[in-house]
Amino acid sequence: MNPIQVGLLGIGTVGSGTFQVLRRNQEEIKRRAGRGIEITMVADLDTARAQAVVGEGVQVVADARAVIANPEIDIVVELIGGYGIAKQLVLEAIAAGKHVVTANKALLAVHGTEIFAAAHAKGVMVAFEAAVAGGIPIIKALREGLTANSIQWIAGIINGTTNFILSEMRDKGLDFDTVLKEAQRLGYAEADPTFDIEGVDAAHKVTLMSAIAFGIPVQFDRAHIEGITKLAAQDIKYAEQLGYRIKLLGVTKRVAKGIELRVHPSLVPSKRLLANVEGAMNAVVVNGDAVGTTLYYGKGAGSEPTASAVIADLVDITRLHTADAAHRVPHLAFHPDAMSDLKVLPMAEVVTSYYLRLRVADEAGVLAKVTGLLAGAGISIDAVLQREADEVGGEGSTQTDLIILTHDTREGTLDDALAQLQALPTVLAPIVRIRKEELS
Ligand SMILES: NC(=O)C1=CN([C@@H]2O[C@H](COP(=O)(O)OP(=O)(O)OC[C@H]3O[C@@H](n4cnc5c(N)ncnc54)[C@H](O)[C@@H]3O)[C@@H](O)[C@H]2O)C=CC1
Ligand SMILES: N[C@@H](CC=O)C(=O)O
Repeated sequence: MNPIQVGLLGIGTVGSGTFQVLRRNQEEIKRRAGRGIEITMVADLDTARAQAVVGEGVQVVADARAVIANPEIDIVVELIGGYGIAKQLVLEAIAAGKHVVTANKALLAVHGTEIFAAAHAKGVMVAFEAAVAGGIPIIKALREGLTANSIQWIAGIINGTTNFILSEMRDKGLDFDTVLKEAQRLGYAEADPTFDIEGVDAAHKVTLMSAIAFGIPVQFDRAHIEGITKLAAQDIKYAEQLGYRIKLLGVTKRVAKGIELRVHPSLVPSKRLLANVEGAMNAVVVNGDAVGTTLYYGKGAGSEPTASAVIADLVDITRLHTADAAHRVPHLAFHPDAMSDLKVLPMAEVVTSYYLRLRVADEAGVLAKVTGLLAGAGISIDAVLQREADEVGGEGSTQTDLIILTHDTREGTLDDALAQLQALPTVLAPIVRIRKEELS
């Protein structure tokens, strides 16, 4: 049988990895897919660089639409990124009856409903294993491996850039900007790195996992998003003293009232595997009612790890494209007419525990006032740590830090209590609040 023909749109970090791995492992991949898979046409704005990557024998063009228009191409791989031209190209490829593979989590998290509906109507596949956690086959695990389960929650380190930044800052004492530049040099960061550091990229990924896990539409606009740019070094230090590490987590949970969908820095107990995931590595913990807790760990970014996931999708499509569309695995795991209308909850309804840091006047009665106010709001305290004033503000300091860990609390209740605490004259700076996930 002739090889299946693939057209690549964009041959940057992930595209070049995809080309190289496919070529290097072509024989083994063919034995698995039952048919050869060949990239025969590539579109990139930088045609000279693209031609240098693929060599002679592969047609390189600047116009991505020429790839879509080529009747020989069976599968279009979109590796350009972003919501602009990439969206148009993916929709045009679907309209032309091509199967699509993409690593573009931003596109699917924001426009997934439209794209999956178009693919369903046309009977083509849109595969996106590389869009979440790079080389880790988490989409396959959620959509197929765990299909027996009622998924209860997912929590993951799903942005390599921010995990790399947090690890390097803690271990090597490097500053934020230096480490971010290194993450960009290594090809981990998005074209716009604010997507990484402000938690947007992780929110794209957890939105996709949430849809697959709970059978709800992709709802990026309902996700709560906080990044790592406001994290202070002393909170990382205090967290360590209390037996925790701070990680940027994507969390989605099924609770009585609906679905939690959130990205924010979180304290994770140091003894948990997730707390020990370092550098650009990713890890996703999934809890299902039948299987219990499972963990998926691996490289979440970079050229060949991400290519590994792109090629897995190419093999899946090669195996399945002749099957009746109704017998393929649904894009979002659940059949489109069997989606759930569970609501994504506002943050005020989220229940979790918290780390609070209050910069207070170092005088008698302050601790009692603060804990009394929390108790009055029904917020139960798990631990309190008070630093020596000298340690916090230098010798003779009249200020100190009060660190409080709470038990589970409704976020809306905590917000009200924090507003009252902030108004106390003895509270001298904005209160720091970081959520805490026990992951058990
Ligand atoms: N870099 C990584 O580690 C990972 C990236 N991704 C996703 O993979 C996608 C690609 O990312 P990278 O390879 O890192 O990006 P990149 O910036 O390295 O490559 C993008 C390529 O697309 C080309 N391009 C831009 N506009 C074009 C157009 N109109 N027509 C044809 N070519 C065009 C650029 O010249 C460039 O070569 C993005 O959606 C990204 O979010 C997903 C997982 C990991
Ligand atoms: N910028 C992303 C790349 C992979 O999705 C990350 O840092 O994880």
